[in-house]
Amino acid sequence: MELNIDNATAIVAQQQQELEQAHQEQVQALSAQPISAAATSASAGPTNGLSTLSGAAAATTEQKADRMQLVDEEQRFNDDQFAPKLRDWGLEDAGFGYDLCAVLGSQSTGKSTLLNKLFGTSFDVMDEKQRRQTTKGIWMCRGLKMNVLVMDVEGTDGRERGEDQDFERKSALFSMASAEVLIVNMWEHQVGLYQGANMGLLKTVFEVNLGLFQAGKAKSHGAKDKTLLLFVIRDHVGTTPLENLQATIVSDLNKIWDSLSKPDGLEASQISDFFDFMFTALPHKVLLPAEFDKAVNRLRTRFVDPKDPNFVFRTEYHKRIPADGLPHYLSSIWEQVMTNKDLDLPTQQELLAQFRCDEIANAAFATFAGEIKAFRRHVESGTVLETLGADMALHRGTALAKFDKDAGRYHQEVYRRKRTDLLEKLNASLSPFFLGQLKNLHKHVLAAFKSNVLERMRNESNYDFGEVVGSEKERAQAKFSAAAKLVLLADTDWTVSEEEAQLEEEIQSIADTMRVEETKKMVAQIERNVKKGLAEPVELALNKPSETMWDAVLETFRAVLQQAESTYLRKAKSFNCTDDENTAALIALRRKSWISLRAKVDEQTADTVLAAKLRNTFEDRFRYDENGVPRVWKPEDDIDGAYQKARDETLAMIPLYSKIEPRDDSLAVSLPSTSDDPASQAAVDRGEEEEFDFPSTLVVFSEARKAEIGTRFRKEADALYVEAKRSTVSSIAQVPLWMYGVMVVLGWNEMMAVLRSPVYFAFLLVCLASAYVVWKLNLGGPLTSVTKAVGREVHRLADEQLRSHFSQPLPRPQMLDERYGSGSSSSRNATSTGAGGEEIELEEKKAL
Ligand SMILES: Nc1nc2c(ncn2[C@@H]2O[C@H](COP(=O)(O)OP(=O)(O)OP(=O)(O)O)[C@@H](O)[C@H]2O)c(=O)[nH]1
Repeated sequence: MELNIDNATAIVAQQQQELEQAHQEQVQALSAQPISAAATSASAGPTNGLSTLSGAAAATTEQKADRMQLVDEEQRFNDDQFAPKLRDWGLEDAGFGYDLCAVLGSQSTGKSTLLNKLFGTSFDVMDEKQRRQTTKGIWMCRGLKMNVLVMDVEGTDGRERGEDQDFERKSALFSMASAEVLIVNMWEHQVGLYQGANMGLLKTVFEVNLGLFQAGKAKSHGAKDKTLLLFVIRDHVGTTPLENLQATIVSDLNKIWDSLSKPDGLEASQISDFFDFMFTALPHKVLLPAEFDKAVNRLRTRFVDPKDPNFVFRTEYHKRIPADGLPHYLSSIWEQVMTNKDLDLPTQQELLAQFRCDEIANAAFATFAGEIKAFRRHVESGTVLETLGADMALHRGTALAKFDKDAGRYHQEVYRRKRTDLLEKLNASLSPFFLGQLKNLHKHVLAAFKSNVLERMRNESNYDFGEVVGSEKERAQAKFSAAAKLVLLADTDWTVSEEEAQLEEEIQSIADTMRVEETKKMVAQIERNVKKGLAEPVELALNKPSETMWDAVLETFRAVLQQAESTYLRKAKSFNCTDDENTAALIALRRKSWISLRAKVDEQTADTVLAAKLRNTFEDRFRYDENGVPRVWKPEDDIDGAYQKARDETLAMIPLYSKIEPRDDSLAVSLPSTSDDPASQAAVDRGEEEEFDFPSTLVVFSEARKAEIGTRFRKEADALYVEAKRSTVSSIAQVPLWMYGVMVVLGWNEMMAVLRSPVYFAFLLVCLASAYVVWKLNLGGPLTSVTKAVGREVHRLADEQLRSHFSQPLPRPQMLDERYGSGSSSSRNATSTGAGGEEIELEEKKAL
């Protein structure tokens, strides 16, 4: 659909074709529509219907096109009416499919008559009786049923204008500049005359024409616009053959040409370089009307039949002004004529082309702007329009095609320039959509990249981070480039390389962030493994305090750390971590591993845990002998000595726990503190990292705590010592063996009594059987609790009874007297005087 600037040659060729085609269409239109049967029968011309216009003069006014005055008597160009009239005539959209001819000649030489007969126009014809000028100014009319614009020009050498040759020159120049075919009308008897044959006027026209060509040649590189001069000799009697008249005229014209003052570079030019000539003669209209009509009909074929060897509207004569630009073109030519400027046609054509190309471009752009409005909403909403590129190309192509179609006929250089301007304008309008689409695409691709990487990391159990990121990055970039290419229109200076670079940068930045996260995750996993790896061996080592306790711990630490580091380095390879990142991560890993170890050590040296360890150590030494057999203390044993030894040995263990200090120096661990490294210190200052002071981490607990632990342990050890002592006493306080012999001797009778008595024996058996059942069914516990509960209940009841019994009121005195006798009563009375008597009284009242 798009037309390229470079194919201007094709456009010119197309224009030629259009011109040819337009003429063909005219012929076909005329052939298809004969005006009247009478006219056809009167025709002596070709049988293709071209002669039908012989009756045009007789045709009704309605059939004829309206004429209009193009330039009035006051030399004013009728700007207002021309364009509408052109539209009325149906020629506005004719493009190059029209022709323009004008007539030139002395006044009242039958010009209007001839035009009306040739083209079916409606120009005024002079009234025979009055014999005065009828055509004033310049008139224009469309040929009947033909795409020919005919100009009837005011006659030269008129009585009315007298000496004033101004208008006839102007109108002649105007006709020459605009018409393809200029009919020069003259009486036969004027041939050979200078003024009568308008030779003076033609000389002026030729001179201006040369000036015109001089300017034109400079601009159009030697291109020549030829004009056809068709000499029509009226009232040809036939005495002098046409050839002779023609020779006279040609000779006169050559003479005029030779006498011209030619501009530089055209001194040697011939008249035939710029003009073609044709000659025809018409019989006397009044004396030989039939012959006159026949001759006119024959002449018409030259205007309407392209196959006619003398066809006048040949393509080379066409001025290449599209019909819609004609009003502006003719108006500006007239203005040039009026202002006496040189008729610089190429300039005029350029001006016209600029004017029209602007108009056409604006119209095409307005339609285009309306069509692309819809894109804005989509692009601004963040959507990626799949078809945006194709749609933009389509709308731009449509606008350009419209412009090419209408403006391609105008001045090629201007057309190309204006086309470039339009293309730039179209591209500028589409550019925001292109950029918006890229922005949206960028966003979508980034989001897709991130989610794809995360999804693969979630779904693939053994993923290689580097591979996942690499392949997804490649995919995202390929997707972006492919989609960006779709919106990248030809004939623009748009590029996507910047956006591609930016996308790559952002993908890399996301990948880096993800890698940092992933590294953190990996390091956390490694740290967990370190913790796990340290836990048991460290616990075991610390449970057995010894001089080499820390050697075992640090050996384990080294092994675990080595394992962790190699795991990190192996995984870091697939993460594409930089050396700096690896170094920093390894430092962090060592620190964290050490902190984990310290945490485990702290856990194992917490007050209660350490106390238990010390107690165990003490007990191992105090309660068990060298063979690990528990000791049973006998009075003769040296409990004090054993206690002191075990206690002192255990106390000596406390300093071992207080500092991480291996016996073997090669096992000692040394890590850099944060204060050693400025970067780490800066991170600590920013609060991103915790302060790490390695030497301080070697101290497990302080001297004060050491003393406190020692004191606490001593107390526990003392308690164990006392316990041991007690166990010795209890073993001493045991029942001696002979007591059992005494018991058997003393209880022999009772035992025999039970064994011999069936009742007692049966009761004993029942008791034994019950005991067996209880033991067998493991009912000892429940039975004990039941017994206890019953005991408690009995105890409670007994308690209640006793309490209620002892809380009874004291008996009254007389009752006491009765119970204890009067002697005692008197004695009681003797002792209970004063307050005692009152108390009894109070008790009695309470009882009542
Ligand atoms: N003798 C003769 N008279 C003609 C011929 N054609 C037209 N006339 C007559 O000449 C007179 C003038 O004709 P117009 O057609 O008005 O002539 P014109 O050249 O258009 O006149 P202006 O427009 O006034 O310059 C009319 O009366 C016509 O009838 C012709 O071929 N021979």
